[in-house]
Amino acid sequence: MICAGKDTKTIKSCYNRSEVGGCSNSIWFRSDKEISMETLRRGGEISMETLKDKQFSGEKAVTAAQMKEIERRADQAGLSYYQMMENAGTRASEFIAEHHPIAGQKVLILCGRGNNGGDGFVVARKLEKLGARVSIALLEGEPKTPDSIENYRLCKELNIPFLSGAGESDAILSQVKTAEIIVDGIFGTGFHGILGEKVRKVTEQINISIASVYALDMPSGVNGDSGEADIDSIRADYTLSFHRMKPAHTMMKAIEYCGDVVCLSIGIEEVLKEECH
Ligand SMILES: NC(=O)C1=CN([C@@H]2O[C@H](COP(=O)(O)OP(=O)(O)OC[C@H]3O[C@@H](n4cnc5c(N)ncnc54)[C@H](OP(=O)(O)O)[C@@H]3O)[C@@H](O)[C@H]2O)[C@H](O)CC1
Ligand SMILES: [K+]
Repeated sequence: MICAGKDTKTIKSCYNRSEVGGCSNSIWFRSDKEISMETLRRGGEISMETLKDKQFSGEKAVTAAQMKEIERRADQAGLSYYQMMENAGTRASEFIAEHHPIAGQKVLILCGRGNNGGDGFVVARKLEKLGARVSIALLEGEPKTPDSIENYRLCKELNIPFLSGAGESDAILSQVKTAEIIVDGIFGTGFHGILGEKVRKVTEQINISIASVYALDMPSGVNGDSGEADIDSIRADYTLSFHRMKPAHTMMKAIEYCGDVVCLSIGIEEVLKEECH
């Protein structure tokens, strides 16, 4: 396990999950808690120290194209795309469960149509198993990638309740208001442009909600490569980045949406003999 910046003052804490029995090679670049929970998420000032943290930790960030290539090589080396999604959702749910008493908690998982949504379905399955009261909102309609379709099917098999962005927007908004934990699997590294109006209504509500917000890979609305962020991008308490940091996690224009950025291993370094960061 290599822990980048462990001896660097600008990284305030660096969390090695292997030490607490989780997956190996997970790095936690944690900004000041008060700043991330209250100020960053609600769009206030960002301290220079926080910026330095993020800039340092992003030295080895990978772009969406580089990530796709890494995934392709991992798949060829025997770690299937399906397994990478399973690992991503599993690691994310473990991280969330380490931060909350999960049993009985009201959890809303927002899923888009791509693989980011697929990760969201895996998180839904795992948190449901831990006793959470999970609902899933399909904000962009039914999933369209093979692995997310399969995980959608598994969630249906478990009778996890679904809400559709098409006809149940009011129900989704009211769930956002009462959820204790929100997981953002709307868009990940595949996002470009700006948020559509229906999704924007939901993200606006999330950004004034009392829930703890976990973004999978990227806060939805932020372009992972350029850091360009829709003004109503999700303001996460934590962004759980898979395998490596992404460039936006290090950029001033995007970090106010990211909260604390955590890099979670999804098993790639084991098949490609790489480190997580
Ligand atoms: N190793 C890994 O990092 C792994 C990553 N995983 C997860 O997969 C996502 C990337 O998945 P991908 O399917 O490529 O992309 P997204 O899920 O982020 O979203 C793609 C869909 O979103 C549409 N889109 C894009 N921008 C907009 C917009 N402004 N409004 C509406 N819809 C939008 C896009 O449409 P296109 O027309 O562009 O095709 C797609 O439909 C990664 O972030 C990880 O979370 C794997 O699960 C595991 C390995
Ligand atoms: K996301």
